[in-house]
Amino acid sequence: MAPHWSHLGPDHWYKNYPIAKGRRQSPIEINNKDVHYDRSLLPWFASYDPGAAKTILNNGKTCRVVFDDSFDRSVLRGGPLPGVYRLRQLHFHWGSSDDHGSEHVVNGVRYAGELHLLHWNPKYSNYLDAVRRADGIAVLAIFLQVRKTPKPEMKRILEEINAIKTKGKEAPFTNFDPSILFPKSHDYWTYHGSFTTPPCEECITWIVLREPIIVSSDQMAKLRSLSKNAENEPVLPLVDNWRPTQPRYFRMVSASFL
Ligand SMILES: NS(=O)(=O)N=C1NCCCN1
Ligand SMILES: [Zn+2]
Repeated sequence: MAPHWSHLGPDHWYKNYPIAKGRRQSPIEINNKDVHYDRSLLPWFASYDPGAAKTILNNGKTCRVVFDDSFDRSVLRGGPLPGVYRLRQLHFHWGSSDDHGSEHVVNGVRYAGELHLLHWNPKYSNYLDAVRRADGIAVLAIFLQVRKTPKPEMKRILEEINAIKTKGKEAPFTNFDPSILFPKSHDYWTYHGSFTTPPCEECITWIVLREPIIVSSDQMAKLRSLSKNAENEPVLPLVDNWRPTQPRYFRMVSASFL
């Protein structure tokens, strides 16, 4: 059963989760005038084992692919990170049309969607412990930009959509290396923020890639064909699962590029 408040919009979350009005909330607007080029920032590297992919599911809020994170099997390292972080899951945010849907906004530009690859710091005993720590989580965020050409690497995920149309549906999803989804450039912005869904814990080192991946309008429509309702409930399209941007306050947004 979804929490009673879950039908209330993002502006109400703070009533149950005061941290949602915190000073380190996400997403944010990334504007060139506020960004600081940090030449000490290292490149980031993902070393993912395709065999770690397990299942794909519709949780009523997004389409999520889950990975085996019982050991350092698929990891993200480098960039702003102090060590390796274990890949736990990836998911998407998208709009009700191609002109919006991303969570982060860059110089006023909203993309059609945003892919999040969520990793946790294994210096903590488990994921639930990591979400309580300022350096517990690292999310690699990649914008989805609509052009005429579909992204063939998205095919695997989108082919499974028909098997997970409604909330609670899950299907096996194996032999998949999500780094095939990456754009050419590894240029990124980084800042400290939070989960963009409740409880909105402020535990995330965000690594937002400058280069979007190109998807087709039909591929976005496939994501929009998901439903937020369970199988035997009235149809509610799963769209606009993005949080509006939050105040940056005194946070530095660093860039790995000039
Ligand atoms: N969009 S986000 O910041 O990754 N937020 C998440 N909240 C719940 C767990 C997974 N991720
Ligand atoms: Zn997300």
